[in-house]
Amino acid sequence: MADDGMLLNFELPSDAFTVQKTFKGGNWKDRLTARKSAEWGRQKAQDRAAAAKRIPDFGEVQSEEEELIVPESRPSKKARTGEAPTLKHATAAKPRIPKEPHRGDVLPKTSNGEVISSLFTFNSASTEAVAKAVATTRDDDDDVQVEPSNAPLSDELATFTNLGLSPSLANHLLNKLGMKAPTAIQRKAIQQLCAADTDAFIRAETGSGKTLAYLLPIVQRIADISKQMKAAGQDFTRESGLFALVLAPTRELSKQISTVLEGLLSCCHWIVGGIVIGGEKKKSEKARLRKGLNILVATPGRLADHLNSTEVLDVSKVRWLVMDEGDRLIELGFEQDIQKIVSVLNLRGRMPATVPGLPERRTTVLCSATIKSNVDQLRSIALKDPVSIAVDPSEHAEDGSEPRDQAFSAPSQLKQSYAIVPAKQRLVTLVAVLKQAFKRKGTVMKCIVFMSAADSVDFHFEVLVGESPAGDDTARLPSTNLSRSGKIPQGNTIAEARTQGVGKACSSPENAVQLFRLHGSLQQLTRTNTLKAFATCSEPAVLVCTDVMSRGLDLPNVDLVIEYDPPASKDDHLHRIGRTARAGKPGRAMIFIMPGCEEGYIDILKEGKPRNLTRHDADDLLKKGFSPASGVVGDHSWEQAATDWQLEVERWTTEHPRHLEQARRAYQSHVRAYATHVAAERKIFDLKQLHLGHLAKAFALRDKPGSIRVPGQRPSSAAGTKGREVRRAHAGKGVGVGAGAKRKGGSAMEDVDAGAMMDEREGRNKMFARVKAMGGASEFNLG
Ligand SMILES: Nc1ncnc2c1ncn2[C@@H]1O[C@H](COP(=O)(O)OP(=O)(O)OP(=O)(O)O)[C@@H](O)[C@H]1O
Repeated sequence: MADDGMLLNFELPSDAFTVQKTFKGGNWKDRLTARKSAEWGRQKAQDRAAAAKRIPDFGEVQSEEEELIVPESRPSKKARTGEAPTLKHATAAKPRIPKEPHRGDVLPKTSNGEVISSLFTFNSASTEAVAKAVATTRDDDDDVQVEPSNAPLSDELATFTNLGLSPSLANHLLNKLGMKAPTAIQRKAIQQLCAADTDAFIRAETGSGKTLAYLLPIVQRIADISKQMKAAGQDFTRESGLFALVLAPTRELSKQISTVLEGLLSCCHWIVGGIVIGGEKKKSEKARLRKGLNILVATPGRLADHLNSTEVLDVSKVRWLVMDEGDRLIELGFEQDIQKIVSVLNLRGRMPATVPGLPERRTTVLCSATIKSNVDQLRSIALKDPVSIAVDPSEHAEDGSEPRDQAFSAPSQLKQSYAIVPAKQRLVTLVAVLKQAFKRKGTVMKCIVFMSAADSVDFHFEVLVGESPAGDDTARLPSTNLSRSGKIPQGNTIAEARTQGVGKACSSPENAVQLFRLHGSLQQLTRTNTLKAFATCSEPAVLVCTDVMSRGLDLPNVDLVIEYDPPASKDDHLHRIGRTARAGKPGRAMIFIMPGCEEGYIDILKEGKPRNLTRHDADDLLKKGFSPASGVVGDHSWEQAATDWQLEVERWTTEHPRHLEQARRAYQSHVRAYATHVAAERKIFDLKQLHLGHLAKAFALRDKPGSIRVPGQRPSSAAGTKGREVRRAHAGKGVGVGAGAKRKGGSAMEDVDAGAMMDEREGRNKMFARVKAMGGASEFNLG
């Protein structure tokens, strides 16, 4: 049945079910084949109609023929001037843009087979009827204020000195870093790790200060060792020994941890920290290691590499090993590197150490907001009888509400919402949400939009910026699209260079919004510069990115996170939305959900018992985003404005080959990524239920799904893609992106290798294998 559905959706000519062709020419075989084909088409149409009636989740399912609406005459094209076409994002109605046809209008197709469907008709209906009736869309501002769960403690006794930190370190935190009191997880972790040498898990919400929760006790304990050495008449120097190792999955996160460490060590300058993450010449890293370091932050691949080849790296005195984002380290396949590191530490750690005050045994700490099942792998490799350091949820249930589930909870003050958006309206609704967010200056400072694939990020960036960087694929760049420094990194292609521009689609006359894009396929230098530019941008800014940005990164002033594409797992969801509402600050997060089976995700959102969970409907969002400021009640001009905008983007896409290819790539990568959800969530994100025709509209495509081809990618009909993705998803039994098995070869892996796969999630296995082959120097790209 499923395959039948796919064939119907993608393979057949659009008139297969309506037009009875008469074949006069050819031999009897041709005529027989033609007749059978026509009969088969009719049969399938009947099957499909019957199947549609059996899918209550999707409400009334219309036939493909009904929902495709073609204007009587194509919108007139702009005169070609030789200039790159630009996307004006105009909201005023233009005479050349056709009015929305009425529901049920069936008009002749254009000669080139393009189809333009209406934004507002034949959309799937929400299945959450009851919830809709009860929870009407509210403004987030109406929500109750909630006590933040990840803020520093207000208890007078909760001071850093009371936890065992020296007055000088506590003063430094207060005076130099502006931290008066510890957070709840810091209180627990500092007390535990300062007093005992047992292995530990640290699990607490995103933005709750876990980095300092493990760094502070380590710095304090090493400061104590230095005191004892001094008392014993020995000098403590950078050559006294490497006492602590911190591992993190990405270079960005490692750099961030190293920066926090440097900030701490400026009050005890005799303790020296360092970092090895690759990307630099190994020679200079070796030179740094030779000089001696007391605390080292590293990515696992690079450290394992140095343990192999850098003799001066003496790990015999390492007494603290921290694995930050421990679950992600396993997800990304660093298990073997970690195994190697731990066995070297075990072997060399047996050598007698002559450092006064050095603990007998090594303490291993695992840290993440979502450490759960896959930690077993790390437990068996590196941990012995670990204690769990977590914040008791009841500590935050002062209002009498039930304690929230520790396994899956976001900061309590984070205002979460979901938007029920039909496939066709996704793009235009995203723009409406951004327009509304940045309507007034100062409401939202920074926003992160998560997408599932690098190609999709690139396409949406171009649409939101609204201008082509290069007419006819030449290298001309309009000055408005240069980076703020006005420079394009040398040696990069245009696509590589342009990671920043003015987001015209979401800017208002009073509020210009800077737009950035980031994903794992960009060059290292571009990534570093873009991240820095977004973090330091003093104007309102939107970052469109993949999950490469979802873990651990602490970017200032992010007040809104939009999950435009669903996360691959609920852990990923938690980390994504955790980029806002950090350290007690407020924040908002919105996830786009399509009507139908995707609405099952609302139950997953509710698992975290969010104190604020609001429902939005696409129409309301579109109305807010596209209504003119002077709009009157009952005015429907927003519908026309949204339609105009959509048609403008479609024309911009179809009229320029580069944009068209980019849109097609984005669409294909999106569909591929859709197949990588964890097994437990595959019923919710069911590829078989995805309406590819409607989805194509969200990529501003007028192609029929079956005819979407991308040069350089494996030639495949959408039906083939869909079938293959379904098989791939099922081949990886129980794993999507969130677990290890699918990453370790087998049929799923072979399938990934077979295609020119630029989709980030699925490509990670492949990339990992590649970087390992290159000497493990590029963990950074694995995101
Ligand atoms: N005691 C404190 N007082 C005030 N701010 C703090 C305190 N501890 C940490 N912070 C700030 O809180 C923010 C989040 O810290 P951190 O990045 O360590 O969180 P995290 O729990 O590791 O988050 P994630 O799970 O997303 O990695 C940082 O900006 C940090 O400077």
